[in-house]
Amino acid sequence: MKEKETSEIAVIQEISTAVVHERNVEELLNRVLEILNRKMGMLRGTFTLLHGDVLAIEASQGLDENEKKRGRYRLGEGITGQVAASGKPALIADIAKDKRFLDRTGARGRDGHTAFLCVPVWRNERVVGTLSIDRRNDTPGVDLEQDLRMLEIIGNLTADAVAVRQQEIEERETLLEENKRLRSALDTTETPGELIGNCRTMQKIYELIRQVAPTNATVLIRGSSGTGKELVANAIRMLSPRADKPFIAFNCAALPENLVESELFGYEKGAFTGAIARRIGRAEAADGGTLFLDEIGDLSLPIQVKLLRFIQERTFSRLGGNAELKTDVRLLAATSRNLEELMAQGRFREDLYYRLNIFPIVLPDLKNRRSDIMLLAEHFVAKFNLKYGKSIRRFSTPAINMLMAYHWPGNVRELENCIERAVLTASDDSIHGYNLPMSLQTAKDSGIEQPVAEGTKVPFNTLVASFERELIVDALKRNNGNMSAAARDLGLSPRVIHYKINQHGVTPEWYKQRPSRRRAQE
Ligand SMILES: Nc1ncnc2c1ncn2[C@@H]1O[C@H](COP(=O)(O)OP(=O)(O)OP(=O)(O)O)[C@@H](O)[C@H]1O
Repeated sequence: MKEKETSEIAVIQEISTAVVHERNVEELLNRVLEILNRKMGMLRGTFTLLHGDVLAIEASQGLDENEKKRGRYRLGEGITGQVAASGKPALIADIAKDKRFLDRTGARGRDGHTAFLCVPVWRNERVVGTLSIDRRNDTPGVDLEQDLRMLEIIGNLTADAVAVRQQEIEERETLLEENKRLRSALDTTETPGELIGNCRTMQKIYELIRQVAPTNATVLIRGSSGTGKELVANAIRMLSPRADKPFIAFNCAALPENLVESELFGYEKGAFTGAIARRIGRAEAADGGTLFLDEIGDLSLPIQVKLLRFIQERTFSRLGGNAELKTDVRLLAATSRNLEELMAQGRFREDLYYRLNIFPIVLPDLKNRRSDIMLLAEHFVAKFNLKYGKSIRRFSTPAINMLMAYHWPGNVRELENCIERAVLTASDDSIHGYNLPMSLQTAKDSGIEQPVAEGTKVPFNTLVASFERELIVDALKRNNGNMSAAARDLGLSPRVIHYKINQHGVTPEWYKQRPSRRRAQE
């Protein structure tokens, strides 16, 4: 037997012994590379593992930690990526002469003496990773083809270990992800997503969001314009297992009817004049993630039919195409329209309505959650302070009265715009009545000092909550933001005022006054 063959058998023997006896997979892969280095004189060796469509270095010889971290390839990218994508080994006799060689780790010099050999690691008819080595190409008696065949044998010997390691890593990642999601779903002290509001109705809505988010159920979010429907959709997505996947929003009312279908389901080249290339629609773009259809009540009847098919079978066709396509999306829909009325008028399909209305979430108008007005207003002041570099710290009493008395037809969006304008126009550290829009000032000037606009019915509890909040805010103002003093003033125990302050989302620091500012307060 030739000397080279004898040494190869010795290498295979040593590696197979390691495979049988080494139980720790990470150690095993490092041992194999160490044997290849010692017995075959390779320069650097690497095992990569495939996760999704990315290959990452799992074990290596001759690379430091930074070089290892840099060694990530997408399927098909560079030589390693091509080997994993095609399942075929690659032999580069001189890396200095091959453009495909990316040297992402940055470990190689281009001296003209280095060859690169890379083989796929197969398990159950699937490539699970790669094994590669660098080797000098000018050593006497070197036979790179034979080395490549040898590397393939070693790849096969270690395939089980590579696959186990891959599975271990994937399981750990899934568990960590699940753990993160469950923690945030259980954390009921925080409001979901970016939603602000403490009132009873919003608390119920948070509960619904936490219940439905982890499932795949279709959710129909209802409420007037500006009540936060898109924020709710976002919160559901953030608490769902699809949090890191695409979130594609589509406003069904924003486009002319004939464009809605192509926007939603895409089109094939030549489907209509101007369709010069195939384009995928929102439903396809959201694959694996969440599709949010806003203003669903504005869809035309023909599109409603297509949407129904999509919801029932998750299949669709691109405009101008016959192929039946599939996409995996979680559907969230929203509307400010009265769907029941549209249905009675024959403008909304009953079957679609029942498909969508599986889990409705109905958002209240702002005028029906008055106890949240100041909480939201303070939140927006903080937001716009940051945006415009201001440091507004409080509202004057008349300004608070005006915000509380107004009926907010544009809901939270109108309040947000109104505070943005007030922050911009405020010239000291307070928002005064005159910083608010005329519509709010008129309500006050015309003597409408009742907390609600005429003609609206506000639940008794909301009125009581709003009055309670005002009493607390007034007491805090009188006592320079001091909670204990305000409690004494109102005849409450410190524990009760603390509870009420949290319940109403009051920030006592807002009501601390510096002496020089006192007169500036109205
Ligand atoms: N509960 C809330 N907390 C904080 N911000 C809110 C809340 N509700 C609404 N907003 C803010 O108000 C604005 C309008 O909200 P959003 O777009 O979600 O409303 P919408 O109901 O989807 O409106 P439309 O029906 O007009 O599309 C946004 O800037 C949003 O950040």
